[in-house]
Amino acid sequence: MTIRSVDLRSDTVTRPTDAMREAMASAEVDDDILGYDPTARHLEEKMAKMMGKEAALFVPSGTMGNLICVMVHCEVRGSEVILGDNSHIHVYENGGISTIGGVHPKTIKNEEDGTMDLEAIEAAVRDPKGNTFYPSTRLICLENTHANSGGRCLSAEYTDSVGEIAKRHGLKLHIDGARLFNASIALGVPVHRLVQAADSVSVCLSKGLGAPVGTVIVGSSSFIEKAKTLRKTLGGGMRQIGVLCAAALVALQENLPKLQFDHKKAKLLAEGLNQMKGIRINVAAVETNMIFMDMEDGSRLTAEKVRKSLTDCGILVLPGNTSWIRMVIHHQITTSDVHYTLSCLQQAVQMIQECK
Ligand SMILES: Cc1ncc(COP(=O)(O)O)c(C=O)c1O
Ligand SMILES: C[C@@H](O)[C@H](N)C(=O)O
Repeated sequence: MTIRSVDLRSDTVTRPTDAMREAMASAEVDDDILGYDPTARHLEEKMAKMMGKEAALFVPSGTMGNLICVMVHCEVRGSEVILGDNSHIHVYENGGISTIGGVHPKTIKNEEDGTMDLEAIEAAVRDPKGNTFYPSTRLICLENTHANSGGRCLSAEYTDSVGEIAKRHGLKLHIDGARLFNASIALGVPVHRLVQAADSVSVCLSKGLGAPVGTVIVGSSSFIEKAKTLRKTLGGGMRQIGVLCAAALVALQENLPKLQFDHKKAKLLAEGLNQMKGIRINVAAVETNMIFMDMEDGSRLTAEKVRKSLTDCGILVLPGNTSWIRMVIHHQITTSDVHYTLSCLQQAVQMIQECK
């Protein structure tokens, strides 16, 4: 008997749709290192236009997109970047900006909503006169939506305020926009407005949009020229990438309109979890496609026990640590999958709590 499969580990787990596979098979391609792959060019021009920036570049991953952007902005030795202590760049990218980029991180506490306190950001900017001892601040990084805060959205106004701090101090602003489209749909604000203050943005095609591979970075033409060279240096230059970009173009067409339904399903799941004894959840904080559920102290529930029980039902989730679990909705999760997950969770919670 085949168990139903519901993969809530991340929005990076989607499989290419038939339309994506057909587009990949028939993609017009060329060598993107010796010249330009035409399909990649088409995607890059489309993304630059959507983001309101001069140019764009396809890169293999969000991690490489962030690394390239930080390294281009911080090309002078002794550079420092101000970023969140719970940001993806700082937590999940193997310290690449330092180990590969030679850039010093200056972390500021991420607030629950994914922002960083504006005064703390400004206070963290190094005094240019003090550089005998200190690194030189060159860049501020934001993340929208903010993954480790549960997919919370940064407003355009907040981003503009950070942009003003950057301008005041002659700094650049990069946005890790892995899930920028989720923020745009949730806020009802066009992506180009959300990133208006940014000098560079990294946008993942392989998350909620459901493309199998890829990220696009956007910025000024001169910035992207430097980024293209660095992509090659890092081994990210690829040949007939039109095969991948064709899928991304389909993803933009097919799945961008579906993000709103991912958010609705996430809310439905959160509201159902909120009814369960022993589980704590902040339903209001579920703004996009992510749900963080906490096991209440004294509830006998642990993330591992719940994860194991869900796995037995064919439901895959990622424990954050011993006491919370992350679940991420994507376009291949149906409303029926959400109801199935709630029913399995209810049984799991009851069984664990009744277990002597
Ligand atoms: C906020 C954020 N930024 C960047 C990345 C990195 O993307 P990739 O996994 O494609 O390297 C991720 C996760 O995948 C992410 O959640
Ligand atoms: C784990 C992290 O790298 C990935 N971006 C995710 O959110 O699933």
